[in-house]
Amino acid sequence: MSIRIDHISKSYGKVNALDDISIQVDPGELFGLIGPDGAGKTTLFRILTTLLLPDHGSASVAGYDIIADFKAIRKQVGYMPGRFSLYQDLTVEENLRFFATIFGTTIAENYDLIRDIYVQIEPFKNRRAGKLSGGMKQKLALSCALIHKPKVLFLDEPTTGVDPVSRKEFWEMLKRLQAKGITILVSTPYMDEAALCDRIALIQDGRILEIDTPKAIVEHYPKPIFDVGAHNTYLLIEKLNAYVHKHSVFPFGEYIHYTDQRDGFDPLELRAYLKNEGLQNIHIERTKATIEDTFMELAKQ
Ligand SMILES: Nc1ncnc2c1ncn2[C@@H]1O[C@H](COP(=O)(O)OP(=O)(O)OP(=O)(O)O)[C@@H](O)[C@H]1O
Repeated sequence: MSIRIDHISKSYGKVNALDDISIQVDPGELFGLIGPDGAGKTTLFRILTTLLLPDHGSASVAGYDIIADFKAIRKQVGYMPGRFSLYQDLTVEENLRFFATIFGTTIAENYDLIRDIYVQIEPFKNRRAGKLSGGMKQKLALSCALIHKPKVLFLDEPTTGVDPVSRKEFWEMLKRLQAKGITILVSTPYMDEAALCDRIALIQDGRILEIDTPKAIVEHYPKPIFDVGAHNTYLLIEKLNAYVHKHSVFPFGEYIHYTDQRDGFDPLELRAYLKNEGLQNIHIERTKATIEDTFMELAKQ
């Protein structure tokens, strides 16, 4: 087991940031922690990287206990925190050299591991980190987290605030690192990125809602789900919410995702109701549940 988290809890005063969390991540796995702001993701990363002590429970990373073996863990892991991981006043190259030095290595020694990523920012190696774009900062932070060749990589919301093209490239880089045998635990609030992980844990308010492969998670969605559209989305949401048989209503892209309480739901009935309520250009079509739908459903319970 590369990461073993056993009944970890952590509170800050009255706030239960983590409540009895257990997760096991296999060696070489790309595992996602999916949850909104405040779910407890950063707290869990800080515990696993030995920066914070849990109140209860135990955990190990790469076979080392987070408390007894904290020094060994620090050598084995790479951590890219959500914010403030770079020295804004140092240049790209100085940042990388700094991280290499504190781990007792050099850029040259492990250049192979970061080559793919670093070549994209090397043309700007004399630019201060504070003057880089979001996507470039992210590549530099990842290079810094990798420069000591860690066995396990912790990435806390690495794509937040990064443009869609850079996000896609970033996930391709993660797949390549995974192919090199690095275990990766990555958090994201973006549900579309969850589908790119081998397995995911959906978390909210410090609790795990579900752990499984992204495919299995959407297959567990309990109800038929429908895309509903009409000429006036605002009115449509209002009327769907007022419909006595509705189970859930939530905006999803250009449509509203609708589920009904009844087993024998007939979309024609809903169409008639909406028409009667003054909606035009009504579109109702069966669709597939996404991870976001599953998250919303589990979060309601
Ligand atoms: N040092 C602290 N003191 C008090 N409360 C805290 C502290 N750090 C985190 N919290 C609270 O603990 C809960 C979990 O926070 P955490 O940062 O772990 O979540 P997160 O999922 O990483 O969200 P975010 O993306 O917003 O950081 C939140 O309610 C947060 O307000």
